[in-house]
Amino acid sequence: MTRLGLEDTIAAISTAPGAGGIGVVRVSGEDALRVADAMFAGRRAPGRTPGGRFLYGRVLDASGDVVDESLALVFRAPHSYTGEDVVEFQTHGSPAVLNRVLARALEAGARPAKPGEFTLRAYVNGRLDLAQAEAVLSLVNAQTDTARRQATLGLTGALANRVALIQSRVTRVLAAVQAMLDYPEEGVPEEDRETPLALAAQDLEALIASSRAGQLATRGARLALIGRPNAGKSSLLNALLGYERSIVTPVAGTTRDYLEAQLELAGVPITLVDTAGLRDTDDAIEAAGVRQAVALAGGADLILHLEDGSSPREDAALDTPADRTLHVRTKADLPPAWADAATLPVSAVTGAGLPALREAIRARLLGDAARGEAWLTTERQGDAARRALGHVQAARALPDELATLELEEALRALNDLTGRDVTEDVVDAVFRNFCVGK
Ligand SMILES: Nc1nc2c(c(=O)[nH]1)N(C=O)[C@@H](CNc1ccc(C(=O)N[C@@H](CCC(=O)O)C(=O)O)cc1)CN2
Ligand SMILES: Nc1nc2c(ncn2[C@@H]2O[C@H](COP(=O)(O)OP(=O)(O)OP(=O)(O)O)[C@@H](O)[C@H]2O)c(=O)[nH]1
Ligand SMILES: [Mg+2]
Repeated sequence: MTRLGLEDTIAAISTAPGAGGIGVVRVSGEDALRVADAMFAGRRAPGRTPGGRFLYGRVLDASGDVVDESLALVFRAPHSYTGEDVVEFQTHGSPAVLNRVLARALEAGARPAKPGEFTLRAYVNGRLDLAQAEAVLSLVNAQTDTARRQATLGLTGALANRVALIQSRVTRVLAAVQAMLDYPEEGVPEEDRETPLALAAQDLEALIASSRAGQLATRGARLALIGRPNAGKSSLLNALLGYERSIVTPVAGTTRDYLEAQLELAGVPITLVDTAGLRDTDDAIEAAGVRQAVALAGGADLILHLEDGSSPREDAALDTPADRTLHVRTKADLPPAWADAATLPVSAVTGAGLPALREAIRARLLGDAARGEAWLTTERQGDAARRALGHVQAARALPDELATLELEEALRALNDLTGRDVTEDVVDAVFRNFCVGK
């Protein structure tokens, strides 16, 4: 694992860029205490301080000048976040101070940490599994309380427990089947084979169902408002936001460039996208907007297809995938020109129908998974769970000799989920998404 550079002592600013009351520079690795001794002067040297203590003192320049007043927190391996010796410097939080403190740590022998490298070391040292490391990433990026809660469940092992239960069921069947291979005439009893496998499959299905919700809660969802000119897209965007973000006029073709706005709905960070009304046009600018609208609909997690309920119905403005589309009938405060039970009536003017629309959006995005406990929160975890389910289902349909191979594959996929035996490429891919200092 030398490619991971674990012999090096690493340092980074761990607090967010910009001015803050306090800022943290973190140093981790074999030389952390020596690096700290070289740059910090306090009541005593960090190298002679037991773990779990903090010192008050100053970070000094190479020439002995004071960089800033600082606390130094001393952690001794394995009792630290990374599992290595760690010293944290807590100084005043300006970029000027933090950059100088970091520069001092580098002069004293540390090298700059790569994104996620502290958490990578926690993983390599067995303090976190890969799913927990992903939860740290989700926690750092959490924008809503739901995302925070799911990440915390991942970090504290609630997700790992759900997976461990499935692993124990599969392992039990594998053991029973292997024990019986020498005595084929006996056969494995139902309660040692079909029963636990059916339960494992059920648990995996629930986990997989949570995966889309988990990803949306973590990374957010994009919702595109699509429809003909004057359908009321900009008005509905404003009504959902509760303020006038987008220009509304009676002129068809008001919105040309697309426009994005943020809101939170059922714990999911949502980007609402208002688009140009879809129609054939000779106006080059408007035509560009129309093309953009079609592309935005293609990339959206959910499309709100709006049709004006107060004027005669036209053909759908765009063919959109049924599983990603909600059909909305606008201007429900006006006398209806048509009716269709498959559309949700809303009025941007009176607000009628907005609660039902919000609920429909929630149901489409989160489904039933929103009720379960610990969710899968990354694509990688969802993939591993789907592979495990495939092998469990295959095993259920096969005779004992062949079932063992599928069960072993299922266990491998479950190990991938928690990251027990994954390759370095997978590890690299996970940690690439981190920020420096984490
Ligand atoms: N200043 C600071 N705050 C932070 C972190 C950090 O690294 N530094 N964390 C980083 O994400 C989180 C806390 N995570 C941590 C996890 C374990 C240990 C640790 O030293 N554990 C030892 C000692 C435990 C104890 O004294 O009870 C251990 O487990 O042996 C520290 C931080 C959030 N707040
Ligand atoms: N009565 C009523 N009028 C509405 C409602 N929603 C929109 N309108 C009116 O319909 C017209 C068009 O509304 P917009 O929100 O600009 O429609 P749009 O779909 O964004 O139109 P383009 O940007 O041109 O594609 C405006 O005059 C709005 O005041 C509604 O719920 N009730
Ligand atoms: Mg508009």
